[in-house]
Amino acid sequence: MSQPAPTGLFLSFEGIDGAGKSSHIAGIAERFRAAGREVVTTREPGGTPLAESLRELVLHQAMDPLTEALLVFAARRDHLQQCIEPALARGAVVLSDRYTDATFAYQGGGRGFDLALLRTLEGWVQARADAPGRLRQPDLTLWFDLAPALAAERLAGARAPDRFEALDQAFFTRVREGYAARAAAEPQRFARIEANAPREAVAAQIARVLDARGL
Ligand SMILES: Nc1ncnc2c1ncn2[C@@H]1O[C@H](COP(=O)(O)OP(=O)(O)O)[C@@H](O)[C@H]1O
Ligand SMILES: Cc1cn([C@H]2C[C@H](O)[C@@H](COP(=O)(O)OP(=O)(O)O)O2)c(=O)[nH]c1=O
Repeated sequence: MSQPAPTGLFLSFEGIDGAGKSSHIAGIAERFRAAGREVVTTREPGGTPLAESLRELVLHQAMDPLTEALLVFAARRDHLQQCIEPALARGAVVLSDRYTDATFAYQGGGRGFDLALLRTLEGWVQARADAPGRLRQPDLTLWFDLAPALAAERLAGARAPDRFEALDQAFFTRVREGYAARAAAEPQRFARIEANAPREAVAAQIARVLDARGL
């Protein structure tokens, strides 16, 4: 008898720059490893050699909004094909520091780029070979929500700003609204994490979300 296909799990981590998401990914990876799961931690833009090269361009080169949108989706396509889909097919847990919601929040909300065009690109790039008509979306998205002024305070002096981190609070207010719109459209996929809390309190919220979903 053939074995049933293993069930992978895809989690994404989202929020404005400085919200604190990267600080928690290692701990979540440890939780799944302790439960005996293979864990793949990755990020967007990036996660493969090609996508990491595109990341360098997107974060550091001036370009027009359509070029920016095409490059983040090109990086995502390679990331899906080379990394995410094979990992899920093996039954691994994939933890991705950002995914498509970031495009809708940053390029859509922040830059004001046409959402219909982003949805078209999402449909092309994330079409699933194993499930015709369906898109590859995370099983769960942890949205670290923090007021832009607080995120800016956290980032001040923490690291050299890239093209996005150098933008003003009005930009991040629009990015935050972009995330809020995605969360409202898919409430079952999103879990909002109140990121204006000490690290341990944020970790406890994440643990409650994962416990509640049996993860
Ligand atoms: N709960 C928290 N309270 C205060 N500072 C935090 C908290 N979580 C993270 N930080 C700090 O804020 C900055 C941004 O955190 P990071 O995890 O890199 O955010 P992101 O990945 O969302 O951009 C870092 O300097 C980090 O040490
Ligand atoms: C995935 C993605 C990221 N971004 C932006 C958001 C971030 O400012 C930046 C990189 O994200 P991130 O990895 O969070 O940066 P850092 O390593 O500095 O914490 O790219 C987009 O604009 N669109 C996208 O589709």
